[in-house]
Amino acid sequence: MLEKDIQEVLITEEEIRAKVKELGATLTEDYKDKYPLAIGILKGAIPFMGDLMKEIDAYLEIDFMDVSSYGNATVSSGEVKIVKDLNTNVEGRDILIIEDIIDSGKTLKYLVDLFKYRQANSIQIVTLLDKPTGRKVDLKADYVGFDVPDAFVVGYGLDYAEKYRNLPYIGVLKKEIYSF
Ligand SMILES: O=P(O)(O)OC[C@H]1O[C@H](OP(=O)(O)OP(=O)(O)O)[C@H](O)[C@@H]1O
Ligand SMILES: Nc1nc2[nH]cnc2c(=O)[nH]1
Ligand SMILES: [Mg+2]
Repeated sequence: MLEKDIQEVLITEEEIRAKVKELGATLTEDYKDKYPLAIGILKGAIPFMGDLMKEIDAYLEIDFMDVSSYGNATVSSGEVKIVKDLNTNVEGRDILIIEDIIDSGKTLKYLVDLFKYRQANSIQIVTLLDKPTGRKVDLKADYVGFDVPDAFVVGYGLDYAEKYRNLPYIGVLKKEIYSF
């Protein structure tokens, strides 16, 4: 049903699964002596966070923050809004920010500055996808699954106008679906 709207699959379900296992093993090693707080950024990070946390064998806690700067558009408004804040105090904590994608970098820059201000002990960024060509601010992730080309991608948490988050792979929609 959704597949008819897809022009090209960029990253398959199997490739995502293998990468999530690999990232989980690395994070297990890096965080085995810590009590990290993984912060999933809603809504896009939901599938990645759900799969990744099961691969991290450490005393992990989770929380979520909902920030939004895109609305229904495919270009960042540049204004990051907090829709839902954390329930956890991050002071002194070792934080892992879990994201689906870094594009302009504005969402993560805002969050890193916020968690620094709130006096986290350490802040590391884990992102499934990185789109280096989209970058508008200086920001690098510490753990990256895949680089993606300069296209608006959907699936595995990533939406177009709130749809397609439930696709199990990452792809690009047919031109006629996008209204830009
Ligand atoms: O690097 P940036 O240009 O800031 O873009 C990345 C952000 O954009 C998307 O979120 P969005 O604001 O669309 O919210 P959503 O996760 O609910 O779709 C994505 O999940 C990242 O959080
Ligand atoms: N769905 C989706 N959301 C984004 N937010 C920032 N870049 C993207 C993208 O390529 N796809
Ligand atoms: Mg979105």
